[in-house]
Amino acid sequence: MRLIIAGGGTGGHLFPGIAVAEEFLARGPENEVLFVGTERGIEARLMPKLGYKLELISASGMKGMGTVKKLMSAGRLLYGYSQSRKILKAFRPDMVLGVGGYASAPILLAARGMGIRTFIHEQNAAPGLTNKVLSRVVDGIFISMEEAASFFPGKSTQMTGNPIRKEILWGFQEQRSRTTGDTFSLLVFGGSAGAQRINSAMLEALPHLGEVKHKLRITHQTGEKDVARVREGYQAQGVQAQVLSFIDNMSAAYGAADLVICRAGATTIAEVTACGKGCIFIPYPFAADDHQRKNAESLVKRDAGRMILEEDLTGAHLAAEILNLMNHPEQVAELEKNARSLAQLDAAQAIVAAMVMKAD
Ligand SMILES: CC(=O)N[C@H]1[C@@H](OP(=O)(O)OP(=O)(O)OC[C@H]2O[C@@H](n3ccc(=O)[nH]c3=O)[C@H](O)[C@@H]2O)O[C@H](CO)[C@@H](O)[C@@H]1O
Repeated sequence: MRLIIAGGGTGGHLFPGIAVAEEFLARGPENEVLFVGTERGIEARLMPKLGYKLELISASGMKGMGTVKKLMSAGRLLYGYSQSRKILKAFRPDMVLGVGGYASAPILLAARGMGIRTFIHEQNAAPGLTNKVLSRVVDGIFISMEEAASFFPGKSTQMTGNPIRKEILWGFQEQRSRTTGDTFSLLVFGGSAGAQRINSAMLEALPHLGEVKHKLRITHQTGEKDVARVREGYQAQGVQAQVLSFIDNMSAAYGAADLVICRAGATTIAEVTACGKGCIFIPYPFAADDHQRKNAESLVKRDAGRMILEEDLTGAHLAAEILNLMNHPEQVAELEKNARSLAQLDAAQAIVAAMVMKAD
């Protein structure tokens, strides 16, 4: 069978798509997958490295734009639609799965017009605009959180969870290399693009950590724009840290971490629960419907994570949370246990099984 996975833009959309591709390909040597995205998305940078076939189409968002920009965007979507028809005719997929992000719109609509089975997967508790629109025409909707069902009235949804890449599901156990003795490992990352606010807060936290800061083994992902500033910030304060713009091997990074400081994107949440990590979540406050805060709260209320809202984020506050958890390993162990209990590990299998059944 042949499957197109469309969408991306950010890692939070793309990586669940990769997890579905892994599962689909594992089911039969004759199975083929093609990804469809845009040149501005993370997919254009990552897919060639990962060895997946990728076609690029023209597409862009419309939310919050003025009339002229909206018209230009509509033009790009129309052009993307005609590119999509060509891709569909050449690849002849049995089904198309949209994983969110505007690149999924033209190709799902074109597939629908050609009588090909179409599906969407929504990672968040509150769906983005593309999935809201596409939900009206697709053959199946997969959701990661129960709350999302209410956004798709009149449609039946299947609760599958958010697919996690095999590398992270299985690799992290093998790459588990937690620190022993006197050191404590911190993994700091701000979703797939990095987070300047978290970067600054971490640097501001260091003076409040006193001598303890020299016991930390820090891996800090900053995003492309902030890497030099953050690297210099650690150096200026004499603190050892591995500062990277992007972490290619998240499995090893999770495996080594005693504590994670991160945003609360849906795919981050799926991964930290699968790996059973203690986390301090700092939700991105401008995500649609404040969904990152809702994601984090669902863990916090089960004692499966701690949260600092950006409005309360200061170096002193972050340092106090870090120190508290360093000094109370039993609290970290409790967070880890509770996070692990919330993990949904078979999302990719459930999605592939449902799509294959409907496409047969
Ligand atoms: C600002 C914003 O609107 N972000 C949205 C975006 O987040 P974003 O793209 O940041 O996605 P998530 O936080 O959900 O997931 C990040 C993904 O990137 C990977 N990773 C991250 C850093 C790194 O250095 N290397 C790496 O591989 C992680 O392992 C994970 O697979 O999509 C998510 C899923 O739809 C949403 O919930 C988020 O709200």
